[in-house]
Formats: sequence, C-alpha cells, structure tokens
Amino acid sequence: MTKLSVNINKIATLRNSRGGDVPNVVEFAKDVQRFGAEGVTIHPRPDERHIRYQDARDLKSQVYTEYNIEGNPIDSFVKLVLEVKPTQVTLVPDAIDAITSNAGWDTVKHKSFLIDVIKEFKNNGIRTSIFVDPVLSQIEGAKETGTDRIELYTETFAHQYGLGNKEAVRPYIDSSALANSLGLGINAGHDLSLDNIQFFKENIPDLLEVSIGHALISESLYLGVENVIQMYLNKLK
Ligand SMILES: CC(=O)[C@@H](O)[C@H](O)COP(=O)(O)O
Ligand SMILES: NCC(=O)COP(=O)(O)O
Repeated sequence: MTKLSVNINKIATLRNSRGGDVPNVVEFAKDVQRFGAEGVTIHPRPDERHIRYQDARDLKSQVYTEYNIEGNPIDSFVKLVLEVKPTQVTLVPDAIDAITSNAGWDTVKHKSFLIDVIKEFKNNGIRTSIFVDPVLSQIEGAKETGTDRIELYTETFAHQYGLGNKEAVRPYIDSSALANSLGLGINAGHDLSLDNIQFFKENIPDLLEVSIGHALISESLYLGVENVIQMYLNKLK
C-alpha cells in the first residue's frame, strides 16, 4: 500500500498571485484529506513565494493524516519544523533561489551535517526522509546518516517515461532494492503524474509514500474545468 501525500504548494502559489486568501490553503488541505489523500506535503521555501512559514503552523491542527514538511534545513527551516512537529520532515538540498528541486543530496559529502540535523529531528519525535537521486552510493550514504527513509527524486524517470523510455525506471528498482535491504523506508516524488504513477508503483515494491503536487493540481484543473464552465453557463441563462 503506497500512501498518497498531496503537495499543496501550488494552491499557495495561486493564493499569493492575488493577495487575499483565495484559494484557502487550510481548507484545501482539509478537502484533499476528505477526498481520501493520506497525507499533506508542503515545501516552504526561504522566499515564501508559495507556502509561507505561517501556513505550516496553521496547517498543523488540520492535518490529521500524515503531515510532511520538505525543505533545505537552513536554521529558520529547522526552527519551524521543530516548532510544528509534523509526522515527517523531508530534507532537500535546494539552492536558495531554485525554481524547484533539481537534485538529491550528496549523502557522502554532507554526511556529518545530515547526521546532526537528522538526529535533532528524530530526538524530537519527527520521522526523517532525505531526497536522493537513484544512485547506489548515495543510498548507502543515506543509510549512514541515520535517516528513517529516503525520497527517490523521480524527475528523470518522469521525463524519460514521457519520452517512451520505460527502462528509465531501472535505477529506481535497483536503488529501492538496496534501500530495502538496508532497512530504509522508500518514498518518491517529483513530476509523478496520472500518466506515470501506476508504472512506477508496479516497479517499486514497498513504495511507502508518494508526494505529488504540480501534476495533480494541473490534472485537477483539466478534469474539473468542464464542470465549472457548465455551472457558470447555468447561472448566466
Ligand atoms: C522535493 C520535491 O521534489 C518537491 O517538494 C518539489 O520541489 C516541490 O517544490 P516546488 O513546488 O517549489 O516546485
Ligand atoms: N516531494 C515531491 C513533491 O512534494 C511534489 O513534487 P511535484 O509533484 O510538484 O513535482
């Protein structure tokens, strides 16, 4: 059974584009859980261009499924996560001005930093996951950090699968087999979608959780727009 955690960053992006509070991020999180999502993911960035640190606090009492906060563990992020105490923190090595996440950790180079920060979160009862590329040496390095889980960075798989290259799932199969043998839990995310999720899931045994945002919100627009147009037309009769 793989849990679906909905990343609601894009809802905050839409809200922020107008100021105000529409769409409301907390109400949206409540809705996705009511519709069956098994988790809510946010990825507050230092510039707060979508999810704001205050959103992370406001969501705490309303996320009754798994609450996953992702981000680069700079001081302000670590403080926020220790205050909010989500179910899981996913550490992502984002550059401060990254448009979106674009690489996993170098778990060998950053081993001692990761050990320290992971220990602090675990001591506070927060499950840890670290974002990694599907590279065996990086999975072995992840084990050394003491993390509970890894999140496989799926952008390459998603891109190649879209081009018809199904073999692109091979490094993920090998990485997840190694992670399993090392006792690491396996999450995955980035550019997963209705097109590629079933194939990915079928190939990765013991996939515990996927976090999906960009495609899921886009698909919700595509699949919902017809209904909304009809509702407007009815009001305009
Ligand atoms: C780690 C990861 O792949 C996602 O959290 C992704 O980075 C979402 O962040 P943005 O919504 O800012 O693109
Ligand atoms: N951890 C990945 C995530 O939260 C969502 O990534 P995406 O679906 O927006 O690419």
